[in-house]
Amino acid sequence: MIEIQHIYKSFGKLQVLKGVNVRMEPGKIYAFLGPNGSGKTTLIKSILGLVNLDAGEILINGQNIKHNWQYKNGIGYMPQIARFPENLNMMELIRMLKDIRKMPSCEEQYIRYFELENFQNKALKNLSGGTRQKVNAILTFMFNPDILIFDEPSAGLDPVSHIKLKDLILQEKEKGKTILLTTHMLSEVEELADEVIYLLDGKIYFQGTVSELLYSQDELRLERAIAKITQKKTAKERIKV
Ligand SMILES: Nc1ncnc2c1ncn2[C@@H]1O[C@H](COP(=O)(O)OP(=O)(O)OP(=O)(O)O)[C@@H](O)[C@H]1O
Repeated sequence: MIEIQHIYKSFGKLQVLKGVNVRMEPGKIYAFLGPNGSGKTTLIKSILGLVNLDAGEILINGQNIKHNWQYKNGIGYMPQIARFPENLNMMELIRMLKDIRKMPSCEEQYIRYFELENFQNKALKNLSGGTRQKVNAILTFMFNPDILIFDEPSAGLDPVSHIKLKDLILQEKEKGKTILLTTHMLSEVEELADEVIYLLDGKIYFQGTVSELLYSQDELRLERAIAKITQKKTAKERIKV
């Protein structure tokens, strides 16, 4: 269970999160949507303890994450862009993480699943973008975390690998994991999300199922519903000017 309680974050004069309040339960997939720069990654990084909040609290399984680094062992994070120690190969990187975490891991099943057996000894800097993304996925799943967070997970993946990743995410949900993702791919949202959380102007504009979102905007297609919300905001800004 993740509870985000009234969090605020500014970068200089830019107020990015302005009192975000949300609760996420195990066994569900939450898709964070919102225009570019609406604060999705900042919110995710706050949960990961990578952002110093100005106000508010985040609790994981009832525990405040502040001054508590151990909770991070229960989170698997797949960032938008994988940054690796470039001179290592995949197995050296995996060994390094296992040495640091000292936790049971099941990387072999994911190496087979993403068909990366032949890439094990190749330097990470020489892998293609999509292959690096698959390595990223292995690192996310291999310690069997209770919480999984994906920031634009489909970036660079070919269609077969993308389907494989979505299937894995759904399997993890069935195991009772709490899953968060940000994406601009609305097909991914329709396929995966139990709940949509739409961020706008630093606040949660909408939280509910895809059907509820469609109903709230009186639209049949998610793309059109999202466009309607964004256009309403732009129209309001024009009126202010
Ligand atoms: N470390 C930082 N320093 C200064 N500004 C930052 C920092 N991190 C994020 N921002 C700014 O905060 C705002 C929100 O950024 P964020 O990456 O959270 O948006 P996002 O919703 O994930 O966007 P996108 O859909 O483009 O990925 C942006 O204007 C961004 O430039």
